[in-house]
Amino acid sequence: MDTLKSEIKDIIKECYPQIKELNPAQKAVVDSGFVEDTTNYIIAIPTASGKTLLGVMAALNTILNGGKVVYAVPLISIQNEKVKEFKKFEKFDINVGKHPSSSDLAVMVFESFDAITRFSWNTLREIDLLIVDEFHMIGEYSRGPTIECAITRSRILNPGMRIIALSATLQNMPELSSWLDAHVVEHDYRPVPLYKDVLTTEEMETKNKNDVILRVLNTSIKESSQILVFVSTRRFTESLANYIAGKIKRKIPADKKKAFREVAEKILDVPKKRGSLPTAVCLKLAECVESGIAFHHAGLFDKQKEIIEEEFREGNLYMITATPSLMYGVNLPSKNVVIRDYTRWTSQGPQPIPVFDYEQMSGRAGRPGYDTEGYSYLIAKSVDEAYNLKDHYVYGEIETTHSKLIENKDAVYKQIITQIASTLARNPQDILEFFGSTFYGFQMSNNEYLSAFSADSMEYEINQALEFLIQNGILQTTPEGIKTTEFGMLIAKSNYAVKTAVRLREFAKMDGEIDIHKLIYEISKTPDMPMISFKGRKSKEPVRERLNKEGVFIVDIGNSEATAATLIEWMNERNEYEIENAFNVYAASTRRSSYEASLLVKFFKRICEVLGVYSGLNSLDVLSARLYYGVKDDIVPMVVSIKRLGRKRARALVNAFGADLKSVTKEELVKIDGIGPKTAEAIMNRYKSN
Ligand SMILES: Nc1ncnc2c1ncn2[C@@H]1O[C@H](COP(=O)(O)OP(=O)(O)OP(=O)(O)O)[C@@H](O)[C@H]1O
Repeated sequence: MDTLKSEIKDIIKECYPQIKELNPAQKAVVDSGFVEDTTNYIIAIPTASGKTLLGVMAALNTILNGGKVVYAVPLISIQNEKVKEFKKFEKFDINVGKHPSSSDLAVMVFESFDAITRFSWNTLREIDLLIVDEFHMIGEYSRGPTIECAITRSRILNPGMRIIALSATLQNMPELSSWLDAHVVEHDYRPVPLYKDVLTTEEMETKNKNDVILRVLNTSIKESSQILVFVSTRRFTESLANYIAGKIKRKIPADKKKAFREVAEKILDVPKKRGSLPTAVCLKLAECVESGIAFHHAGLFDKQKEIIEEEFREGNLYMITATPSLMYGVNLPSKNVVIRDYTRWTSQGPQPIPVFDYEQMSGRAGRPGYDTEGYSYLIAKSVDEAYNLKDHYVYGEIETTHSKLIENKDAVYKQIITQIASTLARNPQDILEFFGSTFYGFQMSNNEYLSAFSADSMEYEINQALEFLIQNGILQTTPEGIKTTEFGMLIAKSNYAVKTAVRLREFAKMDGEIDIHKLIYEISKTPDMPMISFKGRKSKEPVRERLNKEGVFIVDIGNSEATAATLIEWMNERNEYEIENAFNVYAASTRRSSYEASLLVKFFKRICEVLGVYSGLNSLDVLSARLYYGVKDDIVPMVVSIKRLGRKRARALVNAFGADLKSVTKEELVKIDGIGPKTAEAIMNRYKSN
């Protein structure tokens, strides 16, 4: 750290007291002169080897020179984690926040930074340094095109802005660094050495993979370490956790049993606090946790996922079984990592996971500051399979990082709309130029096999997309060139997929009054709707019957239909427990789905207005509120006008006094369960003002 400016050293010493000296990877990067340099850099060092600190050094250097910094991350969970970590800089008069207009150091998710490159050019031009965390996600299908095009646009609009990319090691780093005009500093240092191996059921004299996991668990329990197991589906996380818990539950020492029971109680407290009985998934999770085993997937309450992560970090759980989604965004290392399933289901059937994903999951092994080494295991059923897995994964090369911009049709549409809406493009040639300066364009033109016809194939894709966008009333040709329609501008300013907007526009154009249940079903079929999914192989008839009752007749019942039925039940004041039992679905994420649905109803209303469809629009405001609060029509005014009253207490009030509380006294109000003096006061004020 000696070569750093004294102010930077002081800030790091004060804000990161646990960091006594730089590790070899950090030294290599700092010795390259990267902090004071003004050129672009890609820093590629393994997970948990201290990339953030390097980003911080460059950020502090820029800020101390009077500059402004954006730190871009892929997920809101990482954004919150980094804001909390960087808030400590405020004691040195450094403003830390989530937007560059009010911060010296703004931590933003990729989508928010992208929005600045689309419409807030003055703000964009004030930014001196952009740090892109998890840069390797540029090869990801969903988030990759967003950050790729945001970087491309920002380099056009603010060429003086420095870019530092913090990345995992990538196979085609030279290609990425030439596109970014960046220096590359790579290092393979890991704070905890990682040993990767393949275990076989034969060798371990066990019948199946789960018994191999049990063996690894028993060893980790003996040495007081932990184990993280990645499987391919939610159902597998539950069945494996159940199996292992059943095997060890009679061997839990008393002190651990007590600790596990406390965690189980916290898990069960979550639905209770939300006015719902624990769902079957909650009960199953609590039962497994009583044996120190937790499963972790998107179908749990968010708070339950946080509890599992925190308690695992505290050492109050032996093992977590998780889907790979845990890989991104949650910093949860463990001495032992087992990747039980190395195939995942795709539309072309089961496919082996990329070596890159294997590396990301393996990289979780070894907790810095606790473990002296980390172990990652694959499991094979035979010596042959073990040999192939070692060859492909343990000693294999990670894949080349390819831009997914053209593969992701919606990204092509969104980027064309953005370029036109932001007046950066007026015709197909301008759009072609923009795509040519993306990483996709760079890869095509620099590929000896593709470059010959790369321009033609890109031109073909862009013309196809333009045709689709004009046909769907999103773009229009005018004498001054191509422009967005009002509908197109609506899409440009939203983060919704084009397919979502087009589907809702088609629905808005249908004749007759808006049928709110049919609208909920349309919304449930859009790519922006967080799905409620069926549990395992259970009957789907209750969902069909529920939709039929509202005049929605469907042949094939899948997760879209389960989502629609769940939303309808939710806005009829059912809770997660009732919904899960009625429809055999993972209902814990109902609140998130209904919140997104309430926003999509508002988006649909704006589409209607833009299309000049005005009949029945005020019913949409009521529908949006019903989805947001989970209430029937009659108590919408009450829950909307009294902050934090919530549906349970509102319903209790209406059941006791009817919808009009004007004449109800405070003494009467406080008799209702959950109504305290402050809430009674708020209710009185609300009705007095009428
Ligand atoms: N030189 C160091 N000495 C001790 N601890 C360090 C050092 N550098 C970073 N750390 C700590 O190690 C932990 C991991 O660091 P950090 O999150 O920056 O790793 P990372 O490479 O960003 O991980 P990821 O790839 O998961 O984002 C943090 O708690 C950080 O404070």
